[in-house]
Amino acid sequence: MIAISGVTKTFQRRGGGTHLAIDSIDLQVAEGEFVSILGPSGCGKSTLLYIVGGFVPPSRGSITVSGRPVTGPGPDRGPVFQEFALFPWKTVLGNVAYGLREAGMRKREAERQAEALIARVGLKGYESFYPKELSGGMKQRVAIARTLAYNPAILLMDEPFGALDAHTRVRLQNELLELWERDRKTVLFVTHAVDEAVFLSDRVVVMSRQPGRIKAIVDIDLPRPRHRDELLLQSRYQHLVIELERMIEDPPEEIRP
Ligand SMILES: Nc1ncnc2c1ncn2[C@@H]1O[C@H](COP(=O)(O)OP(=O)(O)OP(=O)(O)O)[C@@H](O)[C@H]1O
Repeated sequence: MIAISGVTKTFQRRGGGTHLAIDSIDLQVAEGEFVSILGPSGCGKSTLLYIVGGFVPPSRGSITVSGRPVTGPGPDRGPVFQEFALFPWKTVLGNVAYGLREAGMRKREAERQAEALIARVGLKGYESFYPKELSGGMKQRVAIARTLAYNPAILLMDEPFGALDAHTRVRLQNELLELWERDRKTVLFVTHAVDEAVFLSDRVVVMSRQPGRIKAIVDIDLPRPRHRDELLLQSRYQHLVIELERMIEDPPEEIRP
């Protein structure tokens, strides 16, 4: 469904010079697949996601989604990025219904659909709250509901749970898996947390740092549906976590002996 071929991104440095952020990325993601991109800070994970989203053009290479070249953002790719904050002046209901109204849906129908989505992300009863009245985890759920409202075939998620406390993070991971198991949307999920990548994904793409290149692609051959408590005890899960941790902990290439 997503085909990334030879994608390279070079940024202009302020004050002159260039910075090679990602180099020659080739990756194919099948319909309904959950793929995580894992790597150290600054390796270009977000850049790759923004390029797939059509928000940033690649310097070289190409992306196609369902065979069509990506030339800009589109309703087939739903971003859940931290930078896309909620509208502070709109309620939870208003935030989730916004895209549906923009797409021309009548107010009552947009609100009915938004209410159903709010319930799906576990926020029933919070429809009339404003973002400032919500916790970080609740805001993130609203952001997910807002994106789901477009019904995109692909979800692009950039460390959606990165800023949350450990407990909320685990809860939202479970909720995301439940949603995914029901809808089987294609998900490209950026994270630097190994356990999160293993728990959620079908495959984990490990990136090296500076410039970001694909170092390895690891199949997460753990059965689904996955239950965290059971998974943590499985030796296969532990093995995968250790294997991936070793891969991302490698020293940067330039200081390798
Ligand atoms: N608009 C830009 N202009 C110049 N350099 C940029 C720009 N965006 C990103 N970079 C650089 O590209 C590299 C990759 O950045 P990116 O945000 O994609 O990394 P990341 O792996 O997502 O990092 P993190 O995990 O810390 O969010 C970094 O060195 C960053 O400084």
